[in-house]
Amino acid sequence: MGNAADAGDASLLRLETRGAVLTVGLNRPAKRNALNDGIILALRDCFSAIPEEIGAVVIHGIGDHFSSGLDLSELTERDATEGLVHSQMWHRVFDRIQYCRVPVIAALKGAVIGGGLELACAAHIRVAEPSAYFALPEGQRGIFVGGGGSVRLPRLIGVPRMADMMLTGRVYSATEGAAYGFSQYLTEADGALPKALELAERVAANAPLTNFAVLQALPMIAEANPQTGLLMESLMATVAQSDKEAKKRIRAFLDRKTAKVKPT
Ligand SMILES: COc1cc(/C=C/C(=O)SCCNC(=O)CCNC(=O)[C@H](O)C(C)(C)COP(=O)(O)OP(=O)(O)OC[C@H]2O[C@@H](n3cnc4c(N)ncnc43)[C@H](O)[C@@H]2OP(=O)(O)O)ccc1O
Repeated sequence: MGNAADAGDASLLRLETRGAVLTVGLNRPAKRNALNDGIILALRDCFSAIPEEIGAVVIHGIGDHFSSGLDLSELTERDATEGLVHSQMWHRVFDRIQYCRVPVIAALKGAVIGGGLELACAAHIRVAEPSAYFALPEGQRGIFVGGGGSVRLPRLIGVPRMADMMLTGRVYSATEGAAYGFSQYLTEADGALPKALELAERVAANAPLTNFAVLQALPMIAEANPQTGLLMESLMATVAQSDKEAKKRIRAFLDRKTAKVKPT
């Protein structure tokens, strides 16, 4: 089993840089992008070294699917102690994604199953096309989610729906995923990656401190008691507005040198 000292298999990710956007393609299409140790550790390596010039990341699947989840062939010989180490390794890697310096957008198509769904949960924005379908077949395999899904997914869709997914193993459609709050965007056919790239360019152009506040402070503020949350909000707002980048952007608006807010 992969451990902290191992390097990931870089060939299992296809990395491309377009301007300030890094695209990370899960590159194991023959296995429907099943997540083995090599790919998980490659994600760790990738998200540990996001280059300075990158302002957003798009993660997607090469081939017809996002990911079929945990590579089940790695599970057959694992004992309980190894299982705990493995699950905690996934937690650390997916935390790196959730607490990434820059926004991470998941472009979803085809199977988004089990650990693949858990990976998508660690992203900040999920964009799905109609072919995307979501399932947690862990119950059918006699296991439980191990990649942070029981923490992240109920915060998106609620405990009752997650319990339904886990108990029934039912496949949820892309439409249901959007209706239940999992995906923020539902596109036309083949539209997930283009839409994710468009959104990535947009968020990469934000002031870095705004993105920092949204990624790092907002989740904590939302979970804090109201008094603590309001104080944290005031502190974050004060830091952001004091930054020279905010002054520059506000001045540009007042001088009519930047776009107005208009419906797109
Ligand atoms: C417990 O501690 C954990 C757990 C976890 C996370 C757990 C999970 O993710 S559970 C969910 C596991 N995933 C599945 O059960 C899905 C299985 N796959 C499928 O149902 C289908 O393959 C498909 C995704 C619907 C695609 O179907 P199709 O296009 O017809 O392709 P196939 O012919 O079925 O597959 C092609 C090829 O890929 C292999 N493969 C597909 N999925 C997996 C997989 N998940 N693991 C291993 N291999 C897979 C399939 O066997 C075929 O191989 P061939 O050699 O026969 O070509 C997390 C962390 C913990 O600690």
